[in-house]
Amino acid sequence: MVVAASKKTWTPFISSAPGKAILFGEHAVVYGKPAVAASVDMRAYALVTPRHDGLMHLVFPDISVDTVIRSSDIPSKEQTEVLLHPGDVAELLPPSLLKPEGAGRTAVMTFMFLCSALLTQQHREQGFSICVRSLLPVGAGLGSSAAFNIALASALLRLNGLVDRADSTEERELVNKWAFKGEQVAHGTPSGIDNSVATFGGFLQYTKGTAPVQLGSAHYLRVLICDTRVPKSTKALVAGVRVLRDAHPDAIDSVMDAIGSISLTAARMFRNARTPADALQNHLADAVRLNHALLVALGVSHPSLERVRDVAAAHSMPAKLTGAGGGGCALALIPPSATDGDIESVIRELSVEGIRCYPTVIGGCGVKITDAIAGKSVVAWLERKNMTGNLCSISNNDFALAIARFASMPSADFGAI
Ligand SMILES: Nc1ncnc2c1ncn2[C@@H]1O[C@H](COP(=O)(O)OP(=O)(O)O)[C@@H](O)[C@H]1O
Ligand SMILES: C[C@@](O)(CCOP(=O)(O)O)CC(=O)O
Repeated sequence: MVVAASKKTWTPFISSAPGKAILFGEHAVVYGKPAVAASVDMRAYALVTPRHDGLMHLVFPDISVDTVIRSSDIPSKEQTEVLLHPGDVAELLPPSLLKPEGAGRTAVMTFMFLCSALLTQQHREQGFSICVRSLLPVGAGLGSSAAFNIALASALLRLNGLVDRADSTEERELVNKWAFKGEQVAHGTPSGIDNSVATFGGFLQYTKGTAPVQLGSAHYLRVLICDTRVPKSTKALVAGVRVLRDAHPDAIDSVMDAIGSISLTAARMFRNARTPADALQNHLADAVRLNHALLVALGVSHPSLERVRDVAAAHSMPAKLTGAGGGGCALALIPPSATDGDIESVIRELSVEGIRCYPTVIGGCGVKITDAIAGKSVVAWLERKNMTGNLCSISNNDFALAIARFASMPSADFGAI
């Protein structure tokens, strides 16, 4: 099963993981109701290439990180094992590596924690370069953090030989466990839902305090993710709903019950691999409209989200806010009858107002490790693209297209990589 660890030499590979979106049940989940989340096939990709100078070269262009780390900077396994919380790794790092508060600091801390726990002596001595590119907007509630952590954790597990292609349940559970620790470094006390959806892919039902339930990945839906780019505070929005509930407990509890039953019915349909695609699509269209209306009743929508809903609805695409609301992202279902022209019209109309739309699919595959693309090794692919060892010189979209073209697949199937 496992190859990399025992080998003295190894060849470049790419690990990748998708983002996530809450499909149904945000806010109600805080009150113990079920929610349904799905993988969003906009992925983070980590390209890992060997070095022979004992240095780890971290290149995260999306967040302007380009740092060289010596193996002596990495805390020992014994040191991080005794930390009360993975986030305390900061105490063990040389001050020169601790960047100012922000995305770069979090990403480097996560890398150091995971290296400390997972990197073998051989790989510390040899060194490697890791370049992460992501098609997910950072900090927009689409799980860019979990996708990054999974790409990182699976890459390091592959290096030390505990994971090969990350395609078995056993391997995925291991990746999920370590990605969750990465999430703890970044977020303190995450629920674990983002990393679970992104590791396993497909659809997942979750209820506070219980283990997430995999709903399988038999269904694959086209959606338009619309990032309003209006900043939001999940904490403030959750607190606002709490105030409303305190004032109107019966009414708000009824809203929460209604949202919970929308999630449950959708979960049942996703779980059944034989649910016909058109029945699923029709049911989800109503469920999306209903769930959004109930979120409006909770006071968590925003004019920008209503604008997405109106423009998408005018092109027969039902839309709802996803996540906490108050800005952030909305998700519009693209029915099979929608033409490319319909999709482009929605994207164009919304882009004029500063809203960025990403056509993608939900329910696609989770973590993946690729060392061959369309039958050719990653090395051959890099050589052909004239970018050996360096994924950083091209834009994210060009990167996506380069892989998709090389693999001769439509970008909608990009998740296959
Ligand atoms: N492309 C990327 N490259 C490096 N780090 C990333 C990337 N995307 C996300 N991250 C990490 O995840 C963090 C974003 O987490 P968060 O604000 O919770 O956003 P999201 O809601 O998208 O998960 C960043 O601060 C960074 O540490
Ligand atoms: C509103 C809520 O249900 C989801 C928040 O989602 P996000 O922070 O927008 O990814 C809060 C929660 O579940 O903790």
